[in-house]
Amino acid sequence: MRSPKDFFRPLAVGAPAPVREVPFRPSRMIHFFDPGNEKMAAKVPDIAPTVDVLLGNLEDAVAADRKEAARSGLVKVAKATDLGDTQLWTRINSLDSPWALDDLLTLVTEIGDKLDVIMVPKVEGAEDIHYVDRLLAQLEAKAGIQRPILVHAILETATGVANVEEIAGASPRMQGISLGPADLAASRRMKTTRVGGGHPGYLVREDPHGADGSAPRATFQQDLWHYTLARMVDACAAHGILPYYGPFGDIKDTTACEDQFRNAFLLGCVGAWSLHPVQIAIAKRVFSPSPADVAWARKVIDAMGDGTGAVMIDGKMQDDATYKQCQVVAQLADALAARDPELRDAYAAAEKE
Ligand SMILES: CC(=O)SCCNC(=O)CCNC(=O)[C@H](O)C(C)(C)COP(=O)(O)OP(=O)(O)OC[C@H]1O[C@@H](n2cnc3c(N)ncnc32)[C@H](O)[C@@H]1OP(=O)(O)O
Ligand SMILES: CC(=O)C(=O)O
Ligand SMILES: [Mg+2]
Repeated sequence: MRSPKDFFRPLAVGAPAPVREVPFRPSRMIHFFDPGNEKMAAKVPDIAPTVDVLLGNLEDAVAADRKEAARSGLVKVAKATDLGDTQLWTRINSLDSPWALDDLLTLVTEIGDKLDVIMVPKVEGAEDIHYVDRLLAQLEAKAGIQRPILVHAILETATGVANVEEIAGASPRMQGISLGPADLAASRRMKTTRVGGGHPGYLVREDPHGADGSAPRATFQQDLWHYTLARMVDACAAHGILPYYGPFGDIKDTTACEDQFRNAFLLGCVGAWSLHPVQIAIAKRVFSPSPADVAWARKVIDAMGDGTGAVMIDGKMQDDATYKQCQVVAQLADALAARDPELRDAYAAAEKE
């Protein structure tokens, strides 16, 4: 571990100074595309204005013989496209793969000034982040990059979950963590073959009831991911970085996708991945607080003055703690409204009601 005194020193001569606070930029959806797939890459100029984050994926879902095409495709897209204020991220290959080193060498030297965040898969502990941290500093110095590229870890191994707190605090570059339910299921030897979401077999059953105990007993499906997600949210919040739900693989089941995303939103996540264009609008809807909730939050904040004491609003007790909860909602709404004029107008209209 670096001494706290040295934590914010650049790790290479000539590298930019690390950030002291993770900038909160709206990232309701991290939209995945395969930059080596010409059809998908051609859609980038149209998709970019509709998403908060565009991510060129180089890892899983890109076939081994297409890895280099994906890497060079991302360089091409980044150089050719003006993304406006949409962030550009990439997911590199895992650190033990034959491609990760070249991913970092090529991307930072060719398009490091355009990349906001590098997502690192299968992070197992702080040592993985430390490796990427130093290498990025060396490459940033070599390429003359002026602002540090941030790092996002995917939580998708049992060891990673066991070490999630140290991963979250491993470097000032740490921007956030996403849940990786598919690899995590495999790593844990779970028996689901789905990418995220629930499972009909993971349930609790109502107690026996009725005259002889034989009445039909309701079952309630439980959330396989609740423990990991909650642990990840706490680790992120404790270290001032951002938690995300990852992918939902049943593209056609938009209802369950929305439910899963909403659980994550309510639990503290700021966004989720969109794997297909149909999931973009779902993430946007879910990870933007509703106009009614924002209006309520502002009403409480106004009524609470300096935030101390207790007041009643519409029969509900408000105090310092609810004031802080309302500030979370109002601050998120302000950040989203600054990026999204439609949302700004909806929030303003709801406040007038
Ligand atoms: C566990 C994990 O690691 S998750 C992360 C890794 N996985 C990914 O990144 C997957 C990304 N998504 C995809 O590859 C695709 O969406 C698939 C394979 C799931 C489905 O693709 P398709 O079978 O082509 O879906 P579909 O036919 O509904 O696509 C409709 C259109 O949207 C396009 N499209 C699909 N996904 C995307 C995307 N992510 N970005 C941009 N365009 C897309 C298709 O090219 C197609 O275009 P067309 O109408 O011009 O032909
Ligand atoms: C997100 C991811 O990579 C996984 O679920 O495995
Ligand atoms: Mg994975």
